[in-house]
Amino acid sequence: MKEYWTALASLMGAFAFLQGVLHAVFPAELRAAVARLLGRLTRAFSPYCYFDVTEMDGMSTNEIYDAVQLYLSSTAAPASGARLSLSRPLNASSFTFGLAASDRVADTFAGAAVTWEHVVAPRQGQGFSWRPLPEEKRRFTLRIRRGDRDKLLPAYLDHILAAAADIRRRSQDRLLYTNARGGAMDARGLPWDPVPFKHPSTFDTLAMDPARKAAIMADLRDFADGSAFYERTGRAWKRGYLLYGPPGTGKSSMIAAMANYLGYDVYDLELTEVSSNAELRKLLMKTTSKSIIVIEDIDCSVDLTNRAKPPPAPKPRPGIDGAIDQDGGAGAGRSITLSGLLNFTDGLWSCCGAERIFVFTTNHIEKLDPALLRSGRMDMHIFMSYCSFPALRILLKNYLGFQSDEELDRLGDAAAVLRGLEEWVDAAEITPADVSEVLIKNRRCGKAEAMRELLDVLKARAENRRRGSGGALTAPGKEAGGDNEEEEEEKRALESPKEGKEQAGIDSCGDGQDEEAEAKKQV
Ligand SMILES: Nc1ncnc2c1ncn2[C@@H]1O[C@H](COP(=O)(O)OP(=O)(O)OP(=O)(O)O)[C@@H](O)[C@H]1O
Ligand SMILES: [Mg+2]
Repeated sequence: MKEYWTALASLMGAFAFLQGVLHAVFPAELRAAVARLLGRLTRAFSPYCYFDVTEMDGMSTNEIYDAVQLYLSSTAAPASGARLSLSRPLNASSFTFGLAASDRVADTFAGAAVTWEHVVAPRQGQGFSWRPLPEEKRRFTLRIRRGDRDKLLPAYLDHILAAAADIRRRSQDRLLYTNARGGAMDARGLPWDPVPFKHPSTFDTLAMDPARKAAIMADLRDFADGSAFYERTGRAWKRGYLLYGPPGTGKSSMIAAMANYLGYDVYDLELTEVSSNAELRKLLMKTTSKSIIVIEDIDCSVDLTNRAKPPPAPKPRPGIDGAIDQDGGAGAGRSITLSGLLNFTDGLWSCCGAERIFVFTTNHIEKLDPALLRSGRMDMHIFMSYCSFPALRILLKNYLGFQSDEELDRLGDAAAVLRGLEEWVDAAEITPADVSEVLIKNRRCGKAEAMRELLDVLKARAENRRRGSGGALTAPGKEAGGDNEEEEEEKRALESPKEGKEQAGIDSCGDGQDEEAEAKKQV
């Protein structure tokens, strides 16, 4: 035993001596070159090949890194002894397991075994950057057998991206993104600030005519399931909706219902915070698939009435990548123009990514440039009208707790009140928001009493309207036309830019659109 220890000690001594000689004789650069050469030789004869997926791709976040992290946390089996980090992202409702530094997990795909390693190293010095970079450099290294390479790539990566998107949708609450003030970016190079999106509005709670609601839901479902159709017809997989109507008629509630129905995230684009068309493009490029991009009150956001003439250029300020925007020359590159916005929804740039819905809202459709309304641009025009009787029934159910239409129709004493509501609701021209307010205030007094209060409000409003327009006090429905022409004119402007189709409140724009709808039915 003693001889064994003596031999080991002299071996270690010899090794230390040799190392000292090597360090003294060979300079550091030479040693590094030898190490690199050895590494290359080892890799050349190794039966494996390696792929790095870094967290940052240049200055921006690498989407594949996030996808791999999510995918591995839920599907791959940790190797024995691997340490998993447990976290709950800010906006998620479930926990996520992540690989700790230098740990590995194994996975199989198409019968081939692969290994992922998570490598974390401190960042060597920030250098010059417009924004702070993460303190650590993180990457996943994928190891696969050389022979499996063609079989696995790129199918395995496609599989990971699809699986990650699916996990994200199922496990995470919806996100509502807003563009950061002045186009500032966060540490990961994203110009959008996310917050949890927990809007309770759904198509069940949305008060509008059931037939129109069903048509919108069918259109959305058609769109979400239309991957094959859009690919076959060579169309970009996107759809535009224009929601218009008076304030408080449910335009924002409709957007929330759409997001909840499809499980999409919402990007609420504040146009007044965007300084140029180029910045608008960059914002678009940083949105994800399966999302709704919303511009509320589009008529108020920027001057979009004249496509040819750009509005006066604001003072140049840093764009979202920090540089002063030089795109497009005077005016065109320095401020948002209508054509910039149209390119955003329609042009080549709108096709980066897929499965995206654009929603514009306005209270004054008549103020919009016809270029925004022309066929094919916004695929569907949806008029959000004053409360109709079918919509009112939905609000009664929502706020007073009627379980079904049958219960509402079996009211006994209050049946007359319901009939009264039906009689007066159109004449009152009341918004669903105002009906909701009355019902919220009176819901504790009991269903019948709350409905009676609502009926009083409807009658008072209808009579006020008639008095205001100088009309005689007649029963609703028998109202003589002509006296309140101004109001009628205003209503017509809101109701319909075109006659006919849009009277139904939904306008599937343009002939091409009809053909498309036809074609889609055949898919
Ligand atoms: N159609 C509707 N169905 C159900 N609730 C509605 C509807 N319209 C309005 N409300 C209620 O009124 C409130 C305001 O509605 P919402 O913000 O959706 O209106 P809006 O049309 O977007 O108004 P604005 O034009 O002022 O933005 C909502 O919180 C909702 O409770
Ligand atoms: Mg709104």
